[in-house]
Amino acid sequence: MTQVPEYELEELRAETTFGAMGREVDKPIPLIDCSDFEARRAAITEQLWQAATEVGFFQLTHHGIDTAVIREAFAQAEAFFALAEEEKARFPLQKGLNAGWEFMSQVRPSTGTVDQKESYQITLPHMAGLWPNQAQVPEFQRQILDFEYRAWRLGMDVLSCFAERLGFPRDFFAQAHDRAQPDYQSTLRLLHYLPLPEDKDYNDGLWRASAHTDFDCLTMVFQRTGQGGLQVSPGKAPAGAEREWASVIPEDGLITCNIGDMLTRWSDDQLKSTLHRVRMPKPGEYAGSRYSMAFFCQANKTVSIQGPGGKYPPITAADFLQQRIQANYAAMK
Ligand SMILES: O=C(O)CCC(=O)C(=O)O
Ligand SMILES: [Fe+2]
Repeated sequence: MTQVPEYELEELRAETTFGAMGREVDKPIPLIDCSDFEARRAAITEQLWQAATEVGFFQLTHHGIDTAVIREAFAQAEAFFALAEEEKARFPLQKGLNAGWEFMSQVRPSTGTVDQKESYQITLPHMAGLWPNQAQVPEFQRQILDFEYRAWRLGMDVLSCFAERLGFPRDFFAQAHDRAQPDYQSTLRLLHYLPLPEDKDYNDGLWRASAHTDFDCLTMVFQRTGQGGLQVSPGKAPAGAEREWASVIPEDGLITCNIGDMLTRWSDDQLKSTLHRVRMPKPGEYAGSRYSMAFFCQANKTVSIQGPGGKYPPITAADFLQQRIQANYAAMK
């Protein structure tokens, strides 16, 4: 694979200016009801399109993934992160493959500080030797694989609406994210933001996840009621102006979705990849562990990305992501 210099893409250069605290505002993000998906496809497509072209973030309700299933996956994630450090260290993150466990290793260009978190990533073709066994975390592999499939299925339904609106066949993105191929690179990431002693102000340059855009097509974030911190900042701020940040209300049954850079490019910039972050708790707020799960729909490596209007030259998904990953992981443990 060709090596590209860090920060080559324009949006990466811009990202280095977004790390400041900014101003917190109250602004709800669009809520989209997905019940009777096939029967209501046209109406849902319109709502998705509007949310994705204007805000870049939206929450799904009645999306078909049972709250009980989501809670079971969270329980598995908690059990995994509760393993001793030496045990988790047997499943080290495979750099560039988004598979395995990392602890406090992700440095984002926006702040240059390490995200206060650990994560475990599942990318199907690269999991050999990276699953905890039945004795370590009973039923982990079975349940997490099942969850990965359900998240993929729903992600492909959402993307099918964008495909049709862009003038592609309905299954265009499902083909581009084919789970059966060896170059599949969609990723389920289990996240654990570390607990903090209460009543201390941590907002002095540290972040649970500092400001970034995602580099995939579509991200679906599962959050737990009461475990907040995710904030979004839609739109472009004039150079030097303070950015506005709106908090996303976490709820077990809602799935928070956002467009990533890959779909922005694939849509000739019509769909917006929006800046977001996870801030530290403020004094008096819940400061215990925060768990979340994110499913990143990333087109298979060999797929060529080009928008319907041909605004940009084609680039393979592998080359596109390579540039992003190099800029986001400074040093691996
Ligand atoms: O944990 C969250 O709520 C968001 C995580 C996130 O933005 C990411 O991993 O890209
Ligand atoms: Fe993100």
